[in-house]
Amino acid sequence: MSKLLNLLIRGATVVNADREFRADVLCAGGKIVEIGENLEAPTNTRELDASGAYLLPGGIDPHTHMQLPFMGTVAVDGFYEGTAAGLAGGTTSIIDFVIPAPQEPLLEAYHKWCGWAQESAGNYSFHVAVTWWDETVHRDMGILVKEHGINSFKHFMAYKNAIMADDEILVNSFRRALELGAMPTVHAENGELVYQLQQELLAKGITGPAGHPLSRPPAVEGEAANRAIAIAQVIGVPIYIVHVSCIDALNAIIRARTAGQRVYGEALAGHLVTDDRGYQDPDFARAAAYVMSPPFREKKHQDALWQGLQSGHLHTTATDHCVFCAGQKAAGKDDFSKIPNGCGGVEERMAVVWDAGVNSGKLTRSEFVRITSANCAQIFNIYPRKGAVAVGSDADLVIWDPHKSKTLSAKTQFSKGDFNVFEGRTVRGFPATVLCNGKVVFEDGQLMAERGAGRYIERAPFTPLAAPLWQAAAEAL
Ligand SMILES: NC(=O)NCCC(=O)O
Ligand SMILES: [Zn+2]
Ligand SMILES: [Zn+2]
Repeated sequence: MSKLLNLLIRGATVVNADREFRADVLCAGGKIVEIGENLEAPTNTRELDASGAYLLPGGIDPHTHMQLPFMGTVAVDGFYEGTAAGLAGGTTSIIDFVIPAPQEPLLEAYHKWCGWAQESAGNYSFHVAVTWWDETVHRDMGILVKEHGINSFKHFMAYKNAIMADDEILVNSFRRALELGAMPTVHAENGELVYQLQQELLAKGITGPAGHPLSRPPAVEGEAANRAIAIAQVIGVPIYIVHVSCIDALNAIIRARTAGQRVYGEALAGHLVTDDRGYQDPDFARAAAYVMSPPFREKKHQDALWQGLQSGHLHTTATDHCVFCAGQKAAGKDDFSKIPNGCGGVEERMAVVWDAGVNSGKLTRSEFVRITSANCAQIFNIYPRKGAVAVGSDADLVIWDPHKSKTLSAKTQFSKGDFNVFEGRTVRGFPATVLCNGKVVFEDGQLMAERGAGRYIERAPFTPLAAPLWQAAAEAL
């Protein structure tokens, strides 16, 4: 299909974060150029009939790990496979993570990840992890924000003896983030507790995947969430907690938000609908396939996460897409702490959240748009270029068929993974057509992803969402 072809989407019900309305939408040059009733088609325009369907902003997954080198291996979905799988599910942009090894210069790691990500079929951006600290890290954070469009920094409070950030790193990095107008984000688990619980369980002979959730109980996550939030409060910086999986961490967020603190929370599609029974599977490969951190939890935590999304205390849905196959997971055959942590989901997130959220009556369609794209775009300051169907926005769009059913399975997924944590789940509501940068990339089940067609999304600092904090910091200077 020619890059110059305009697209006119006819008769859709446009769903934005604030409202729904019937309109035609004209896309040209990768942007939305006109929205209105009965639009005239310019020459060289393909018309798409979307009557009976919803037109949504393309999904943004704020948490993926394509091609991640981790725990002695590398995630099998690279940037092409992972973003292509995302396109097939209506996710047109991802925010992945640059994760420097301790002592590795941040800029070197950033450029390495940029090289890998050139393969992307969908749009992409990066959070950069701060895994160690000295003056060069302080300097490089500034260069990343001012010259490379980075406005968020990640801190792993878990993974001791690897990439764990201790309190000294957290405090230094959060201070620097405030100066730069960047968002600190955390993986909230107390890494020391996890480490010691792992050793205790192994010493008792609990070596299989069932040991994984036992080594990472909800209190471990709650402690870290509370600590990170307290550090952010003292420093006066906003904070975003990734993959909130349990009541304990959610309560930390609710407490802080109720007290007026600017705290944002992310829920994973997997944590919302998959419980912890998989760890008891007697087949090692199947049980190990569920090993990710934080682990899947019992149902009461899922109920709480949905309530967090409904009440507005949780803001985004993500996947933590980080795919390891059975051969890789086998590294932990005799020691669950060595099973590479990670599961897929980038392809299923939109449908799973729609089906379990909108079809069940928990969420409105506009709330669905908020938690699958608009809130993420606002928090990470790319709104309304992304996350909205509006004139001037990028033509990343999903024509959503609310009647289309699909049974999710590893056998039919585009991801290279050999397992699917949603296996056998039938969802109603699925993309009919997906546009990325104004081009049709998925239509009637056919994926037309193009290697390298994805664009890097630069993100400016000082998201307006946290304006009072940036202003207070400027006044204190
Ligand atoms: N989540 C997970 O288990 N693997 C990826 C790294 C992380 O996000 O902690
Ligand atoms: Zn994590
Ligand atoms: Zn992650």
